[in-house]
Amino acid sequence: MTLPLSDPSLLKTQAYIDGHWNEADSGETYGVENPANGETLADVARCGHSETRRAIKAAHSALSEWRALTAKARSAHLEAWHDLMIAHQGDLAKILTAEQGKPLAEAMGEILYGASYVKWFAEEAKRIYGDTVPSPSADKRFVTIKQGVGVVACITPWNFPNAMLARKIAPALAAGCTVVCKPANQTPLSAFALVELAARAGIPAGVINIVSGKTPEIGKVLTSSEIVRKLTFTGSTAVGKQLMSDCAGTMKRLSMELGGNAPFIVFEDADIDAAVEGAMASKFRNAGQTCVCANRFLVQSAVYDQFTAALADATANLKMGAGDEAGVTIGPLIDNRAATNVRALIQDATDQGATAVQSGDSPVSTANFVAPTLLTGATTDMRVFREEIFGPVAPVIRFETEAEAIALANDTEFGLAAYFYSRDIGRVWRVGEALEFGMVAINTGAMSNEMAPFGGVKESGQGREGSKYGLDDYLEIKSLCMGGLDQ
Ligand SMILES: NC(=O)c1ccc[n+]([C@@H]2O[C@H](COP(=O)([O-])OP(=O)(O)OC[C@H]3O[C@@H](n4cnc5c(N)ncnc54)[C@H](O)[C@@H]3O)[C@@H](O)[C@H]2O)c1
Ligand SMILES: O=C[C@H](O)CS(=O)(=O)O
Repeated sequence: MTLPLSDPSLLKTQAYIDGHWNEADSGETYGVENPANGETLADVARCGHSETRRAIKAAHSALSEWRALTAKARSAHLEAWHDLMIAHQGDLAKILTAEQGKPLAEAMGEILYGASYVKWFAEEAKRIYGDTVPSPSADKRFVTIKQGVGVVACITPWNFPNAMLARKIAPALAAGCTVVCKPANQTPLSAFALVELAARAGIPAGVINIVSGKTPEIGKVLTSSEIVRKLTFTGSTAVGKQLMSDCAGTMKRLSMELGGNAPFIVFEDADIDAAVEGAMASKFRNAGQTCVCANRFLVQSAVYDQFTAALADATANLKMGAGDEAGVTIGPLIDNRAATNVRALIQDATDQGATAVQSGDSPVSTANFVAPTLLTGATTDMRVFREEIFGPVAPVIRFETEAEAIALANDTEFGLAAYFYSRDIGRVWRVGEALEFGMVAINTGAMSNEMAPFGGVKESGQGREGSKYGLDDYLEIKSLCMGGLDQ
């Protein structure tokens, strides 16, 4: 299948190792499908052990020269990469929508979001400061310097195939590291195109390497390699735990951006119209397939009916279809397994007494589509209260008191994002401080940006991406002690 690209050479299907695009050593390929219609978009190199080892070797060989560049020189490479991402935004978005399914307007936004991290870390690269330490003795002087950790493995998910990878490569390169990347097999084309633009930006061979295919084999080589000094992972908590364990043998630095179960609390003093607007922004972006999507709506009794009715009306305006169709706001889920799981969550809730209010266009026949669904009368006994839904389904649960809302919100092993609406300043501070989440949005449904720290607590992960903290995960602090000053 050919995509209508202005620059067709952006559609890469091979591994990128040491500055060259390569077929898999075995010649094997796997098909990448359009989730909206099941058509095969491309056949991609199915790599494994040998290609991954070569990629690690290439990253290691390129490390000394890359880290020896001045911060300003590394920054200039990142700026050039950012500019090419912007110049090719349309093609990158078309590739993304084709393989991931999100509406083109959202894909266009994701490209700008990914580019914003590259721009941010082009700037932060020049602000990696050390310290001078007050000396404890007259004959010694102490300073600290910060150096890149070395070769970094980056493993990313399918839901934001451009931005999640840019959010890792950019700080790694800014810190003077080199990378070996493994995108999700559902969405490798966006990652390949991103890396192609990095090459065109003049980032030297071996600094960025990317393989895809035999996931367990690639993972085993990356996690067991002594050359790989850090793993940064974005994906499910279950896989994150496995990878943490696999990395223990070589004591790698770890950054984990994992699953979520976001509460969306509406207090009786909320602006209901604003709360509905925020709910729509948080719940239905990427057809509900984001780690920070509202997963549980907790609504105070006095406004439960008003909020639920308004949310149902707003949801009815969503238009479901293929992401490249004009006006579509809800695309397909990533694959049939995902859609089947979401339908099972709806069934579990209705079996236990919830009412499913489906809206938007009539469900499209293709197996990967799930119509936007409100679940009124939801309870904490239902799977949707405990599990990350990852689909356009909004369970609405009633509560009576502020203390009950906080207890319900925190009743999860996850701790990524939380949302609440209130116009009481005392409540805003009490609830904001009491919620056990890495990111709390107050009176808004959209908080993600490159300048604020992104990350979770509990089983949603560790480390932060973006912000002034985003480089810390890629740096080691070295203490230098100069003695003999009294001679
Ligand atoms: N916290 C965040 O910033 C964030 C962002 C996006 C997605 N997510 C989470 O990611 C999940 C959805 O993404 P997904 O389905 O791609 O997650 P996933 O965990 O199934 O896969 C994520 C990546 O890990 C790879 N992987 C899986 N097993 C591996 C192994 N043994 N060795 C090496 N790599 C392996 C996959 O191929 C993919 O590239 C959701 O839970 C979502 O909440 C979190
Ligand atoms: O799904 C995970 C992404 O990090 C969501 S966001 O686009 O960064 O908000």
